[in-house]
Amino acid sequence: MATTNWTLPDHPTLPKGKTVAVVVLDGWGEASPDQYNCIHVAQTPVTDSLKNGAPEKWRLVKAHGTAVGLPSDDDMGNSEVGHNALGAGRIFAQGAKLVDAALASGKIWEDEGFNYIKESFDKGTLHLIGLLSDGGVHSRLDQVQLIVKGASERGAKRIRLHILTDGRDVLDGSSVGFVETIEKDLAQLREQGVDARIASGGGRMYVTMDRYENDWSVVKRGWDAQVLGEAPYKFPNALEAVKTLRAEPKANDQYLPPFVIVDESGKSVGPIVDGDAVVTFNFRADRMVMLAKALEFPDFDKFDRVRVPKIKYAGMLQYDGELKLPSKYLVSPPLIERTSGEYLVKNGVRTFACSETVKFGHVTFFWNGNRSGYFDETREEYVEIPSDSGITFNEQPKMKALEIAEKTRDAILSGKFDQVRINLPNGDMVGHTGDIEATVVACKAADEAVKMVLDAVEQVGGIYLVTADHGNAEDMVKRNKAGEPMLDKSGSIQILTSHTLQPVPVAIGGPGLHPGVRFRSDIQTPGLANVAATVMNLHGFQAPADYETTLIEVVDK
Ligand SMILES: O=C(O)[C@H](O)COP(=O)(O)O
Ligand SMILES: [Mn+2]
Ligand SMILES: [Mn+2]
Repeated sequence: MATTNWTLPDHPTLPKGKTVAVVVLDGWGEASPDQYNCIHVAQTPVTDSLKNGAPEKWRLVKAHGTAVGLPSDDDMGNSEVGHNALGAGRIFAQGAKLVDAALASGKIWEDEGFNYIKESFDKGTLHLIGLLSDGGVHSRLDQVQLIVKGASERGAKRIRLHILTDGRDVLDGSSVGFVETIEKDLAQLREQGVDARIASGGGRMYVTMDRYENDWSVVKRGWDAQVLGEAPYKFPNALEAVKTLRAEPKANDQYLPPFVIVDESGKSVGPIVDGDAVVTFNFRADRMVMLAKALEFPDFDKFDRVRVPKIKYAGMLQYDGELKLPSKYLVSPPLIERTSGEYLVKNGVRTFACSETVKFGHVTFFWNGNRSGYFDETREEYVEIPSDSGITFNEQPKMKALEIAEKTRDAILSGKFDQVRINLPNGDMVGHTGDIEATVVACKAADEAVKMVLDAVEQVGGIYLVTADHGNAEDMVKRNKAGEPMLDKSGSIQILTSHTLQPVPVAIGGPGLHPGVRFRSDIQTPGLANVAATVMNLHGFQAPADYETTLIEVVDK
């Protein structure tokens, strides 16, 4: 492999040494202004005023589908692929696509990961743990179906699924249909003599899928149900479990309590025991890495595991390349190297990155190509503001926006950094709750945070680039093809908790921006990957030749 030349050429016109603030508004797309567009409904004077710069200083870019390495343009964007593209400046085939390809070619069955777990098929049970939906953000139902089928054809005689219900990347209530679909497959397998069942479950936000170590009790609840076979609710089958638990007041798919499926004698049908194989079938890392640690680390002190079964464990992908976690996996993750963060740091750009816990890894780990830690400790500082835990964010829609903004303002004014890079989570995290009123409050809070950052940029004569990773808060209702809100059986609108397919804004400005800089009009459908070269230019550098092209040009003024 050729060694990397890390030296970036100077930009022909743009100077070095300006402080550049890169602000990512999480879940902040552009959509028509109506009552379900929370960004429109909210008072957002600062981000609104950025639009006045269009078309030279404000524009839209694609943040979904093939523009961010997803299988098709029907796939909404998400944080992982969005921040990967923003940071890497190139489009990499992402987890969903890589798993599709490995399944289509059959390579998944040949590779080391599958052959490793297969060793347990003779005597042990194959457990599959993950998010059961067709959201395509963390996992996909059709992939799970193919894994179950493929494993049974290759010798798995006893299969247990540990499902996590979604309602966040898909409509709330859709869990019932997904359980029905997979139950049909499992029933067919049973007819063929394979002992295949769902063994446990729970809502993704309450069971297993925490991220960035915000709340280990979430992972523990899953461990108790999946590994120990213990949960507060016991049912004879998963369909009854999901239907019954959803009938509770205020229940929703995201937060269903943990349950186990029991036999006639009340015994759990599928605890994980010595000699079993386990696959976590999410391809996306952030919400699986904590469980992967619990399953794989011999020394683990985040909660009492009570019993640590000797298993053969593989992830759908490797979730953390630095930690090599898990050590076995079915499909190799995208190899994202030479990210803009690494280039800039190696070219002397002193970098500050900040968000609150729930999005901290987005502007560090995802931004840096799924790599944890610093490139150069002497030039970087990453600050994590602790998020609230144990609440749904519609209860505190302002989240830590103010604290993030204050830390960022201080970092800008300190003069110690050339780049400050932040993520403001409000539009996304509150948008996912489906609470429209709270999401409006959230958008206002994010806008106020942007103001504080832009004011600081103003003070130091710096430059800002404000963008987003994908849509969410700008559309909170499911729509038909004509764009009209859809109603459910009871006549209420169908709330959209998920991300959207909408484009996102990119705005540039600030007193340090060279007066001749403007957005080019010759790039037809730019996407998030075009932002990295743009940011490099704003720091006075040209981007590497294989990066997606910059969004800006400099004209005589
Ligand atoms: O993990 C989540 O919260 C959602 O599935 C996707 O949201 P994100 O991509 O914005 O993190
Ligand atoms: Mn996001
Ligand atoms: Mn989101």
